[in-house]
Amino acid sequence: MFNVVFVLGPPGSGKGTICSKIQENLGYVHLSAGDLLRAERERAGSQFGALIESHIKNGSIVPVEITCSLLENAMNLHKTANGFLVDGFPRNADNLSGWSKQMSGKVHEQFVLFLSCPVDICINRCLNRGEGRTDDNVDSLKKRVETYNNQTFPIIEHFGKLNMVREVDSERPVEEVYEDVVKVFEAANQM
Ligand SMILES: Nc1ncnc2c1ncn2[C@@H]1O[C@H](COP(=O)(O)OP(=O)(O)OP(=O)(O)O)[C@@H](O)[C@H]1O
Ligand SMILES: Nc1ccn([C@H]2C[C@H](O)[C@@H](COP(=O)(O)O)O2)c(=O)n1
Ligand SMILES: [Mg+2]
Repeated sequence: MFNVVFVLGPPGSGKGTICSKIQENLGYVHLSAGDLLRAERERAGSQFGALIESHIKNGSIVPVEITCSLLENAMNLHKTANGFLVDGFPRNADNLSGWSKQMSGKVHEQFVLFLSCPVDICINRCLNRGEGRTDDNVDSLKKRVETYNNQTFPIIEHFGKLNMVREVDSERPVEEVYEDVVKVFEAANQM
């Protein structure tokens, strides 16, 4: 049974940054759905490269069958891990239903870490990220924010109704955000 923490929030809210710190210090394995998709896009012989790139540039969501398989394959490479930080997933209803269909009985969903941050700040962070991403531009970000507002935030609300969401304000400096995130994990794991 894989222990899973979903990490959600607007583009640029700091999901990858915080997940890296959790992985370093708390024994969870960080799986970024976006990173896995970008790797698959680049993989020689991938049949999904063009499809993935079109979704990434358009700020839309890749069919769950592709993303969920990439996630499960990655988890199977770390069978002894204490848990997994599933970063940027589930991002819409298709992700959620496809995950339930494929992963039911294989995972324990511990909680959802929701990094909340004003969109204007998030956009500026992405525009200044400097990682050469094909979606860190005004046009793609506009679409990504629209996708977040219309498709992803309802997923956060869904988990909220199940009392599974742990919100942390990520508008603050990284170290302050991380301090509060550690408290969330300590409470969840009674460390
Ligand atoms: N608390 C913070 N304060 C200031 N800058 C931050 C903070 N957290 C992250 N950043 C910076 O903002 C940018 C985006 O962070 P990150 O890539 O972690 O966001 P993300 O939520 O994973 O975004 P995406 O969904 O686009 O992958 C990075 O350049 C990162 O260094
Ligand atoms: N569940 C997911 C996660 C990501 N993607 C695609 C679309 C996103 O805009 C892009 C980048 O993700 P990020 O690195 O910003 O988390 O990857 C998706 O289709 N489905
Ligand atoms: Mg990220």
